[in-house]
Amino acid sequence: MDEEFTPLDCLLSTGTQKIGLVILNQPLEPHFFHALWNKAVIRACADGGANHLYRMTEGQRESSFLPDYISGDFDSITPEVKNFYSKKECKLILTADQDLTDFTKCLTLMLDEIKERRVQVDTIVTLGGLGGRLDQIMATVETLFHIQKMSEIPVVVIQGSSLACLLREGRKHRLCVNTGLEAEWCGLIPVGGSCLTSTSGLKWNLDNQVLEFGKLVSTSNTYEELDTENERKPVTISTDRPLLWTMGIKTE
Ligand SMILES: Cc1ncc(C[n+]2csc(CCOP(=O)(O)OP(=O)(O)O)c2C)c(N)n1
Ligand SMILES: O=c1ccn([C@@H]2O[C@H](COP(=O)(O)O)[C@@H](O)[C@H]2O)c(=O)[nH]1
Repeated sequence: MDEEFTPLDCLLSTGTQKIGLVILNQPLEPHFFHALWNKAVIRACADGGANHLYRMTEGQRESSFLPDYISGDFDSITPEVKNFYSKKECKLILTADQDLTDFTKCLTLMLDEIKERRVQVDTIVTLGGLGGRLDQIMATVETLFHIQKMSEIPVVVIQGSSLACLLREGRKHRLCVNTGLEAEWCGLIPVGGSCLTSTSGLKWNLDNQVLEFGKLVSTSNTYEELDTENERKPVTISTDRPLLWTMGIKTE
């Protein structure tokens, strides 16, 4: 099956994807935050993510910056922030389970919410998840495996100048990388085990080759040169196992 996706469509003012937004407990980049908040149809914070939303929206919190829900074990949200959003009647959902991260639980709730409200969401975008504690960064990637089993909706994770998403096995992915927001680098990381992979559109392509830690991992890759019309061709990727796609985002 072929699957076409434009990872950075979500950051374009002209982007067409309908977005579900999850804010994690990491510093928020104002530019990404505003680009996504305004177009999101569902907005959620995982625990301490609410502290960042609160700080970012000082002076205009009341009117247009209330999330649909905040979930988590609530060991990071401050009493002031919790009190503020509960008075504004945002849903505060306690997810106490200590075997899953607040991110995994927050995404699971978002899938429930999407079903319940019957809204169209094309992509779930997460802000945070790629910075701070290394165990949390690894947990972010693991969450993508959980969610992929639960839904067909693609989940992209954005922080700093990086984007990550997990490509499903058994499909030919066609990634459109011509939005103008792409930085030079990209990578394919076989996080869940070896991946038999073929690609096109990259400088270092793979031809039915095995990606595996200790064997070959495609980091510091980049795109094929622009064509005669100065356009960048899509990248195609087939893999027999879930494979992490990561790419740079221009930050200026
Ligand atoms: C084998 C195993 N290792 C570790 C844990 C602990 N654990 C896994 S997920 C989780 C919840 C983490 O919550 P989150 O809010 O995402 O992260 P925090 O900032 O609280 O560390 C915990 C405590 C466990 N339940 N099982
Ligand atoms: O260093 C970090 C810390 C946290 N995260 C993500 O945020 C959520 C919520 O974190 P809390 O600390 O419980 O508020 C967590 O599940 C992680 O996904 C992070 O990415 N980096």
